[in-house]
Amino acid sequence: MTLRLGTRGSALALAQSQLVADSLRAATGRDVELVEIVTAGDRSTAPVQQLGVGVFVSALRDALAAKEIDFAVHSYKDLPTAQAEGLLIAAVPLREDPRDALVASGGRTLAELPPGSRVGTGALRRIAQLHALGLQLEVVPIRGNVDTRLRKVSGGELDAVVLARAGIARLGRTDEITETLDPMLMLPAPAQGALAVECRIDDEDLVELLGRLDHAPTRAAVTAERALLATLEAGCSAPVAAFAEVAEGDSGEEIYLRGAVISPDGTRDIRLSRTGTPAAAAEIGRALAADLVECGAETLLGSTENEPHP
Ligand SMILES: NCc1[nH]cc(CCC(=O)O)c1CC(=O)O
Repeated sequence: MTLRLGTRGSALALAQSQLVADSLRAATGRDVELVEIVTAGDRSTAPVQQLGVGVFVSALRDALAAKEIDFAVHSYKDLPTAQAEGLLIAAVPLREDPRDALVASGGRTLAELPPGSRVGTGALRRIAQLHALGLQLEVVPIRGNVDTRLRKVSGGELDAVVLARAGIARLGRTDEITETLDPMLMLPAPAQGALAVECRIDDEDLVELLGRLDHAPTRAAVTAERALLATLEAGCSAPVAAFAEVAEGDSGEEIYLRGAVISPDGTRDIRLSRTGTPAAAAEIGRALAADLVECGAETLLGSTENEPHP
């Protein structure tokens, strides 16, 4: 029987779904058909901060619960931290490059942008970190799909935009990137570059099939990053960054988690890290969140809640 993969209709969602469909076919020999689901988020032009990112996800989850589709592929960083009832993340495939990328006119890097340059980005996390660089950049809030954002540079409306490298890569447009931003300067969003493959928890055969696409180090990294986010209860548009790397250490596999909470104007910037074993990924995320709170992160998170989005 052909498996039905529910997907949003954006170029990025289709590329991500196609990628998972192809690897599932290769790993299991099963046929997969893409079923397009239109979400309220796709229909609206309101800022994502007003809509709540949940709108992009809930239509897919409703279709799963109604058995109109068998599984769905999400950008993991767009998922709320609470797991949906009756559903399961059956696979977290190998992550794309999780870093952010700059696309600037004239092939320029961040350091080459003169003071007053207009740099577009939507995420509060990126806005805050751009301000924290102290380069006198004018940060312009933008939204829209990857293509729309890139066109603001090629059309001359903005000097540069900052986007997830993974999204650009999945659309085959990495040649337009002028600088891949070092996480030292721009720590990525929790789970950036990772996909979540979700199905019904009671669909046991499918849980097993999809599980073959799971990449354990990616799952451990994302688990740590999202545990940090969940503990800070920040929601996905808050200025919280987290990035975990899994590598072979002296005593087996080690996870190295970095986290940051930044005030929207960039004047307060708390960065900390922790290490441990991948098996303790969630604990490490929670512990680092507690460390950040200890250093005053809560006052930064609290202060953004009452301010209008810039
Ligand atoms: N919030 C939108 C979104 N969700 C996932 C990606 C890119 C792919 C990824 O981060 O996994 C993007 C675009 C962006 O942040 O530039």
